[in-house]
Amino acid sequence: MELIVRDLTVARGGVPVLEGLGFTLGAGEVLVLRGPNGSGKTTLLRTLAGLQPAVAGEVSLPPEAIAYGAHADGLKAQLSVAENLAFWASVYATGDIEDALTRMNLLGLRDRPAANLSAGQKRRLGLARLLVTGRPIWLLDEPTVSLDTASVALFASCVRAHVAGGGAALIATHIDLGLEAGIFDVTPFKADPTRAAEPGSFDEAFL
Ligand SMILES: Nc1ncnc2c1ncn2[C@@H]1O[C@H](COP(=O)(O)OP(=O)(O)OP(=O)(O)O)[C@@H](O)[C@H]1O
Repeated sequence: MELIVRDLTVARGGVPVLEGLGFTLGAGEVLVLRGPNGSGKTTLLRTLAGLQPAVAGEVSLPPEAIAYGAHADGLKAQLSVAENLAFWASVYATGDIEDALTRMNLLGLRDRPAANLSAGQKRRLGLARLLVTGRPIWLLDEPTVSLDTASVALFASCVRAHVAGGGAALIATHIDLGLEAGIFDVTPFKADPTRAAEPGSFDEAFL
């Protein structure tokens, strides 16, 4: 399954951030998203994930093909690690959470409420969620924040297995994950912010 993006313009708060952007992410590929702080990487990922509309352009796959791992881990604090994952597995109608617990080294934490996890443990649980989505395209925004070296390696091995199985990943990261990956730098696509982002002048608070 291939993600093809053509002539895409994305905006934040009604202001165009990136324009005329395009790339292809093929099955089995990892693409690392690069660009300075504030250049629009998160905005691009949010748009591809269907959390906000594009101003212009084409995206070949619907948001239903995509699993988005945002800055926030999206955990329910009162639920245990296993309950959080089971919740997501039911949302995505996939079944088994044991594989995800094992692969993100969460078996020993399965009954702990998410509220009582350390920052790195929360992040591991947030990433384990990707494994239960069953979706082919992973979009990841700074996935290794709070992770120690061993957990970064664990995460990288999950991405490696995902792409070896025909999946693909677009990852905004400033660190070297040790993966065989292409680089997509958004810098050349910086938009002219003085242009109005019609018809994307929406209020993000309602999305
Ligand atoms: N909620 C918002 N409303 C309006 N503008 C925003 C909002 N969030 C971010 N922006 C602005 O949109 C632009 C792009 O931000 P974005 O978060 O996409 O950049 P980024 O490349 O992911 O940055 P970083 O590397 O710092 O995470 C920035 O100028 C930012 O200040």
